[in-house]
Amino acid sequence: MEWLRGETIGFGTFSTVSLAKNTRDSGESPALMAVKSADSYGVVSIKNEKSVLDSLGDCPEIVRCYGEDLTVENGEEIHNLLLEYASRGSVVTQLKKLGGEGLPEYDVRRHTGSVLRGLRHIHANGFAHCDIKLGNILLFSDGAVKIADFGLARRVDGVLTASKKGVEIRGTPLYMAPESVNENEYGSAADVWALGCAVVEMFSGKTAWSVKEGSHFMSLLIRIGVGDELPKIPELLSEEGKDFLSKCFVKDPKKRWTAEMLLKHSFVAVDCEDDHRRDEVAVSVQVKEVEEVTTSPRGPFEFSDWESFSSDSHTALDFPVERLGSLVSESIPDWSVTENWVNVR
Ligand SMILES: Nc1ncnc2c1ncn2[C@@H]1O[C@H](COP(=O)(O)OP(=O)(O)OP(=O)(O)O)[C@@H](O)[C@H]1O
Repeated sequence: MEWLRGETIGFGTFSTVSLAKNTRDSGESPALMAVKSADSYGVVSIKNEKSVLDSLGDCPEIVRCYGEDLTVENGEEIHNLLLEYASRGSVVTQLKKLGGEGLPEYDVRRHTGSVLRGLRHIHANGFAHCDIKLGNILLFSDGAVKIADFGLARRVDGVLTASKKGVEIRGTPLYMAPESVNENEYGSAADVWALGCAVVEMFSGKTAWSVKEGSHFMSLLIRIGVGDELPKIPELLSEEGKDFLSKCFVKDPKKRWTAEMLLKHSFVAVDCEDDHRRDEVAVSVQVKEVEEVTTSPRGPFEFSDWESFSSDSHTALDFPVERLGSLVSESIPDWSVTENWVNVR
């Protein structure tokens, strides 16, 4: 494929995303694409994303990849991933336009339904996304909503044993699930917890955990991992929405609802009615016993092959407080805005 780099759309931790114009229309890729580019520091993430997207195949709720390309720019090798272009940006872009207000509940329901269908596909194929957040939910001109950024995604089929070594932070701390904080477990259930955090933020315009400006991120991790506190469910959300979130915010990952189960919840039924999607018509909010539903993976899985980019402690720490104590960092993030979070990988 031949293409030309256009204006920059945004920056990730290890990559830059720009517009890409297809200069030789082969019919297989559109005239306009997004290109995610990284130098040698970001190549691992780009290669991982390509490999996961290839394994996942086509899904209407997952951003499409048209291929990869190696270029030399200013004497430096650049790794490029050509992706479907989301002309309406991410949900973060959408929220910014509302100046701190959340989205109408109707939109939140539609977006949530789309993300759930994407997650169901990811989980059914034995992967976890590991970085579900508003910046990774992309909006397209035809109304489609898709999951992007598979740089941290991992294969999770395998044994259910968790690493006890140190603490691995993957993704954004505000979206971390209790089992990720306590046991380094990053499985499909952690994606569901993160989706719950995303739903709160979409609806309220505020992060699911309120944190004081200037506070250390370890105090947040202690709140997530230790004790009974849960993210605050917005009061103005409908009863259906509150019930939906109560199924996402279950501390025990084995008791948390799976993407497959949540797709049957009436909170996301709006998509089925309006778009005549292939999903079954949602049933009312009936609390099915979790044990009865076994379709998609919901338990935590160890990433046995994961090499963390984060500052790991290699001492075995068995208790959450001890484990969290190993996370002492000099950096104090600005807690008030999610985009200022530094991803520690
Ligand atoms: N296919 C795409 N179409 C349009 N915009 C995109 C596309 N992919 C990414 N972007 C935008 O580019 C920016 C950078 O995206 P990228 O996925 O590299 O990083 P990120 O998710 O913002 O951050 P991080 O890498 O730290 O998780 C984001 O603002 C995102 O919304």
